[in-house]
Amino acid sequence: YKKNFVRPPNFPPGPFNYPILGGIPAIGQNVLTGMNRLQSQYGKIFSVYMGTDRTVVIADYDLAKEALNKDEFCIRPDIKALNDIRYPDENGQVRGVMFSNGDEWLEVKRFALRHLRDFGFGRIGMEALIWKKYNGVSSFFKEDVGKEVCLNLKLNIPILNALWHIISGEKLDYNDEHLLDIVHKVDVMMTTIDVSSVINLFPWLKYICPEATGYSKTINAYLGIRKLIEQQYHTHLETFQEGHMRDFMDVYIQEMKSQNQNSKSYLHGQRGLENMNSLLSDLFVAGSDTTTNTLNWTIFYLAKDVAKQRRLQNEIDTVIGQDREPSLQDKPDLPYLEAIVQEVHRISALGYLGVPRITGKDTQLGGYDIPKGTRIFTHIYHIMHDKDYWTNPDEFMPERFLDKNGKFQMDERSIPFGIGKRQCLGKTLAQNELFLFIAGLFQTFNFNFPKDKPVPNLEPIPGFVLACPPYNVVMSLRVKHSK
Ligand code: HEM
Repeated sequence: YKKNFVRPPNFPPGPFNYPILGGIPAIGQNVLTGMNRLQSQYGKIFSVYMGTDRTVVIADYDLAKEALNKDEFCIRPDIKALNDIRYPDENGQVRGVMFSNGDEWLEVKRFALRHLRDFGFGRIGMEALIWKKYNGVSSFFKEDVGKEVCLNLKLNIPILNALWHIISGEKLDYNDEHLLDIVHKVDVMMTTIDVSSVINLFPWLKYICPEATGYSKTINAYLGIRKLIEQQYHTHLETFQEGHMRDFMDVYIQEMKSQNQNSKSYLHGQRGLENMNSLLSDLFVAGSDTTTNTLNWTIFYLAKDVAKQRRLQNEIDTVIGQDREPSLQDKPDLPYLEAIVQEVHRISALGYLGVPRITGKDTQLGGYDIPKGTRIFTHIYHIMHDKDYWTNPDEFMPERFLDKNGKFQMDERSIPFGIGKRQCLGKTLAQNELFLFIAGLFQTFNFNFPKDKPVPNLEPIPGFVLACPPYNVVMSLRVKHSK
């Protein structure tokens, strides 16, 4: 009772705790506006009971940097509602990379980072991938030219195709049923359950009303993705050739074979298979809606501000022209594009509360005592919208990331991918994909809101990420002109 309802001594302040509901009434229906309200009331660090979960919210850059670099803040909590699909052991520890911990997390993350680089995350692999993909993307979107269209879900298709290609080596047509099935399942996984969903706050509801809480729908989507992964695994096993690595799945199989005698490795045997399934599902969940929503927000902001869209297109025309496809080597010569990507990350703050962490031992932060087992949210949205630091934080101003000579300059307080050892595994992939996609799309098309209709005023939808609501645009092919 005490742990769940009574604030420990010298604990960060926060709203009243109701029985069972904790601080949920103070947050209200919209988690983002609720957390923003609590921040303005309680300041840099506050506490709120998410149902019965004692939670501290860090809403300050310096405190976040101090905390998230410490080992005791690098642990993920047990997300009971979604444990079932991550092969939990008797201690509630799960497989994969997103919610695993300790040596297992370290081994899986290191392995994934090292090898995903070879199949798309790194410079050369990524370019090859986008070269092949980009031709397809361009004609995929050309069919929409001149029409009033909503691109929200459509953008997910090339993004997931790229991810599937990196993992399985398969090149799917954008209209392939198999691909559309993956897109649908991932959409369900992403949109049905999030950190503030009732099932996450009260996981026991999965036994009482699995349908009404979205539990069954989410689990079925996960199991569907896992089935596809397992099918790929078996096909790869049959055609596997030592020393001839075709994709990430082959490299994983090779690693499992080489760990055959090493039962201490988390990539060994049955546990190795479970880690493969969980890791790849994690990549789908974490790697699709994040990138797609960033693209959606980018198109929205540039359709809203046509002068900025033209400035970007002029930069692309000058550096790349209209006849060749963009390359990652162009990055240093396209500072305005880089500034746009960074500004979209900042203003949209997709990972608005980070991925939850939990303290691994009693610790201190900001003059407060934080006991072991306290959940930690990083208020990434507030840190990137803090009025005390950012000028007009709610305005889309890519120029804030340019120095006086027009060169791109990073700001360490822009933290879309989190901070410390647990920061985003897909940072490089996301940044490279966004750069190449945005360059390619704006090189080929203009994006405008439909004439004679009011410009949409979009409020982000808080879920697993801060999603971009659907809106319509009209695309037109850019007139080709010589440099
Ligand atoms: C715009 C795109 C993206 C954004 C804004 C984003 C943001 C984030 C954030 C805020 C975290 C939590 C970090 C923390 O706890 O401090 C995270 C974790 C993670 N992200 Fe991303 N992400 C993006 C794209 C991707 C992609 C493309 C992938 C992979 C394909 C990916 C895979 C992951 C994984 C596996 C984790 C968990 C890492 C760990 O626990 O060690 N993300 N991401």
